[in-house]
Amino acid sequence: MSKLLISVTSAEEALLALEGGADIIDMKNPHEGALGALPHSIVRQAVEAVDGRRITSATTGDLPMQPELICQAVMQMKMTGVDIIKVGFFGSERDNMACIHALQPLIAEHKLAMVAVLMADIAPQLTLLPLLREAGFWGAMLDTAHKDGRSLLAHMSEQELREFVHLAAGMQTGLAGSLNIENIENIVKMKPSYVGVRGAVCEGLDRVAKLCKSRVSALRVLLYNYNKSVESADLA
Ligand SMILES: O=C[C@H](O)COP(=O)(O)O
Repeated sequence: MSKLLISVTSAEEALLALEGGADIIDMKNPHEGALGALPHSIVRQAVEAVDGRRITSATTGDLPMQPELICQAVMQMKMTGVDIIKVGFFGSERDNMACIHALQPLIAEHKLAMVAVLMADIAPQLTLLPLLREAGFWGAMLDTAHKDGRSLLAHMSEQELREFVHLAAGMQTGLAGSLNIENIENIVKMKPSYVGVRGAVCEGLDRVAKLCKSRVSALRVLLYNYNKSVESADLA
């Protein structure tokens, strides 16, 4: 059963996402790039508004892959009380690995639930997946860095997405990247732990516009039906 992650920009949107049926409420600033971070005060307000009724997550921003910087951003985000902290891996394999190694002891010591975000449109390094699992990451997800209208499926084939889900086994897997109601059925067939969406649930399908509760509810229903179809196909 794939769950629904909805990215929100405020406490107000967090409540709309919750009422619309999101399973994971993800705090992100779409004006600041694919993984734009929201101010800590806003993340804290949203976490308080959700009040434990759903899992919350937040991104640390499109940061350079410098271990000290990444660790500092993670620890600062932890202070907001958010459940899951997402870090984008935008660097070279060497820099990304250095950040994973730096985060490993923090994850263990502070019991952090962390998600690594790999970018489907800038050569995602699937070789990082075993390292992320060993380092204790809660999850790994794919998203797109360039929000140019092309979806995740324009950058990776269904076979590559299945491989990602397979290689990330043991962690929660997420698939995102300009997904819409037309391509979400194919995404659910990959059986990720969750599907992540922003643009498709905003007014005018514009990811920087306001979140629309009725679009979240409609997507929730679609996802439920697609999950049922996948389950039935598995049983057949
Ligand atoms: O984490 C999920 C993202 O916020 C997806 O955003 P998007 O659907 O606008 O690409």
